[in-house]
Amino acid sequence: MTSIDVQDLTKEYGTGRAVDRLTFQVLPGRVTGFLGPNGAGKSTTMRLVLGLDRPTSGTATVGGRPYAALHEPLRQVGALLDARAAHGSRTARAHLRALAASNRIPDRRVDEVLEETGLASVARRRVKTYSLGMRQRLGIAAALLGDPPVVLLDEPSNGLDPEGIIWIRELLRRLAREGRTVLVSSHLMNETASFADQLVVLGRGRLLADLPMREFIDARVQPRVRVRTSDGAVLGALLARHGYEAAEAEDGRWTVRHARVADIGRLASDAGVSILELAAEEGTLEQAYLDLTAAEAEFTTPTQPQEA
Ligand SMILES: Nc1ncnc2c1ncn2[C@@H]1O[C@H](COP(=O)(O)OP(=O)(O)OP(=O)(O)O)[C@@H](O)[C@H]1O
Repeated sequence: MTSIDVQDLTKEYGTGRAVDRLTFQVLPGRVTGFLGPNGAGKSTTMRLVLGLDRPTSGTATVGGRPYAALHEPLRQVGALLDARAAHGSRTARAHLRALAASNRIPDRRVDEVLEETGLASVARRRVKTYSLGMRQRLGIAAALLGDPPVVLLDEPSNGLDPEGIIWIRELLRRLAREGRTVLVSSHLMNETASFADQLVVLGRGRLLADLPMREFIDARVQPRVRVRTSDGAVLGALLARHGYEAAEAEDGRWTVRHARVADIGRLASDAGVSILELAAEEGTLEQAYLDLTAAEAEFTTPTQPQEA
């Protein structure tokens, strides 16, 4: 099984630190979402894993080896970093065939990945005529060409239409089911929530969180219950009597904080209050992520000196 191991990794550009003593591991059989605000160091970390840049200190390895030491690397690691990287004057097919030849990958894989990424019918068109979404698909085709156990994708949903977004989600889930190691950066929280099992979150080059997604959300967003009844006043009094923090919205629905559906349902039923609607409101990844990054900003932003 091939993991990505980042150990005490630091990258400095001039006087700035893009990546700051970062340590984490990306394991096989799951999709790891790679999150963080603009400039947090995600792309730099991916470039360091792919040997496109040299660390100032620390290591980044794939299956225990630095990328530069991998034999036929496209068979070990597939990556999409910049969809604009392909030669515009080549056809998609010629681009993939050149990549395949340099890594002793059989030509039939080219047709397989063109099919898999939905590009078969446009494979003989020059890449410069491709839309951004088509280029993304071509970048993903290149990443999958060598059937690699490790896949790194930097914002793969960029430019994809709604169908493409569903397709990428299912592709990522399948790659993880096949036992591959999948690291995917994104700024789209709903998207990430739909495919990630694990999250690695960076802020200013440092590791802020490395947790299963559900744990990450549950640790930061308290569960709430939404409830509607024929008699809001009775429900409100009942909830207050039992120490629940509840608020009624204009549409007559109550939101009860720090509560579970089973407890509120039982309470109402025991009191003979008829329930018209009862639902758990699970925290979202977006809420949890914004909570974490806001806390981080508060912690790191220096307070302005008071004017005299
Ligand atoms: N070649 C470079 N020279 C100088 N600074 C760089 C270089 N590459 C990245 N940086 C800086 O390193 C920091 C991290 O950038 P990086 O692109 O890794 O962040 P990111 O998390 O991928 O951001 P985004 O979400 O915007 O893509 C930024 O401050 C960026 O300006």
